Amino acid sequence: MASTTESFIIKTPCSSANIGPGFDVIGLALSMYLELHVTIDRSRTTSAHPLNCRVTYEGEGEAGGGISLDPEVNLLTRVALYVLRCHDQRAFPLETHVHIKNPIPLGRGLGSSGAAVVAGVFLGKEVGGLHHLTLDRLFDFCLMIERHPDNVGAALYGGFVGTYLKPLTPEDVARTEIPLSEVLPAPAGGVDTGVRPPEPPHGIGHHIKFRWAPEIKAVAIIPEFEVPTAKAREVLPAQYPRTDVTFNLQRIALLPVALGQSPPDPELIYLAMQDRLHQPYRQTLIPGLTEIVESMTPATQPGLLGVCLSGAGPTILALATSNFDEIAAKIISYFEKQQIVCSWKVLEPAEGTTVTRV
Ligand SMILES: Nc1ncnc2c1ncn2[C@@H]1O[C@H](COP(=O)(O)OP(=O)(O)O)[C@@H](O)[C@H]1O
Ligand SMILES: N[C@@H](CCOP(=O)(O)O)C(=O)O
Repeated sequence: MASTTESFIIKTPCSSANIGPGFDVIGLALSMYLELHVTIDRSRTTSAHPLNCRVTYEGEGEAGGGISLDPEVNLLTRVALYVLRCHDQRAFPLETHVHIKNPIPLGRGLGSSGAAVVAGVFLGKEVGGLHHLTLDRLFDFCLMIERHPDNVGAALYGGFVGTYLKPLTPEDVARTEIPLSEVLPAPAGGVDTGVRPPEPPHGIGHHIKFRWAPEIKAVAIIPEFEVPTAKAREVLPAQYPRTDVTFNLQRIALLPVALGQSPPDPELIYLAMQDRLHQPYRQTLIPGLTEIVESMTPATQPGLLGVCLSGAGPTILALATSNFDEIAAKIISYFEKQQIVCSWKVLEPAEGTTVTRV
């Protein structure tokens, strides 16, 4: 007899966006994974849970971290509902249990929200049986929620990626129901009135994969305080001096080449990771940032290749080939001067999101 229970695991990597000069362009998937353990019990005919979905959570922010277990409010299930409702499915199948295991620290610049959005679109696809949705189409859905493609692109496709957006057609620009803001209005697609939410335009986001030299590891130094990405974007100016734009353009042309070369050239990578478009402004939210990026060099720190803010911060990402403990200790000592406690991890490039039947 066919089983009435279906189980699968969605595994999505964390990410580090920008890698210095690649603001809203470059992303790197890294080896720390959000997991969704999903069970659908089709023998059930009623559910005691809203929208037929029981959400449970363990991991970062578990105690008092503000992660909602209401499927219409939780970012992950809200995104899945958005995908479902675009396909005329109002709720999860009877009865769905989504257990979230999340080791990715929240609001630290390691792409926790990007991973939640990517895992959420996969969840919508899987529970809805929407097998026609390709990775590229799922990227469109992600971009309706996170408007910058770098961290979701890395979490979706994996590896070291360059991402770019195709300008919307005039017809799509005229679709006033499409939220051109950072996030979908909550709840996703508006209150469930039974009306289909706005579907994403086709082919918004694109990506290209770059080589990554196998010797290079990513040391993430994670301060204990949070910087919401939205807040870290508010401090950025609307316009930039031409010299600063040119400075970044020169470095972004180098970065993928420098990080793909084996053996890595520390001087080239150090130069290629400098930025003038976001890090100088985010210093106001991350005490010690400027001192760290200006004082840590391959000449003073053996094994170091370059250092930057991870995503919108406050995590610092040091790329290195050796001496990870010494490099982390040095960066932690700068934060200690500001009475900020940190943890740290050595991470490696990761593959993109996977779904495994169990
Ligand atoms: N696994 C998750 N489940 C539900 N919500 C999440 C999850 N991960 C992140 N979030 C939401 O995203 C917020 C952090 O997003 P953001 O400020 O963009 O920081 P980050 O740099 O970590 O992506 C969290 O406070 C939480 O509301
Ligand atoms: N390019 C974005 C990336 C934000 O990444 P996150 O991991 O901090 O959410 C930015 O720099 O704002």
